[in-house]
Amino acid sequence: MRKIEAIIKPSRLDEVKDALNEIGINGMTVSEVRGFGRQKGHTEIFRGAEYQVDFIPKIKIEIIVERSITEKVISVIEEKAGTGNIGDGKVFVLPVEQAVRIRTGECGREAL
Ligand SMILES: Nc1ncnc2c1ncn2[C@@H]1O[C@H](COP(=O)(O)OP(=O)(O)OP(=O)(O)O)[C@@H](O)[C@H]1O
Ligand SMILES: [Mg+2]
Repeated sequence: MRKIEAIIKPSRLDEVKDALNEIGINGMTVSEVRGFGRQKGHTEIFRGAEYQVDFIPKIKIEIIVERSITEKVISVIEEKAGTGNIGDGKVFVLPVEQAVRIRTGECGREAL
């Protein structure tokens, strides 16, 4: 299993979520986060306003998937989160040791 962690623009969340539902993703965790990339200190547009602060509001999506669909999920996120502008975000992929569905005790891929 892999964990896909995507930092995206808040305005792209609904489209990304719908597209991930369409390819059969059953669960995800979403958080409001703040961060910066390589333009640190420079302006970025968020909801029509220019931000000149160091940390810009972003959404973090965390999804645990079977290894075999990792590339598919990444390409859906790239397609739906991308606007072509700076600050579109990043995708990080990490190995995952175990998953457990607490209600049933199912483990591994059965728990996803
Ligand atoms: N190396 C990193 N480690 C952790 N989080 C990061 C890293 N780079 C970017 N992020 C997160 O992703 C968000 C979006 O980054 P961003 O898309 O601006 O990256 P970038 O490298 O500046 O690319 P671009 O030139 O397209 O803007 C940041 O606000 C931050 O939350
Ligand atoms: Mg940037």
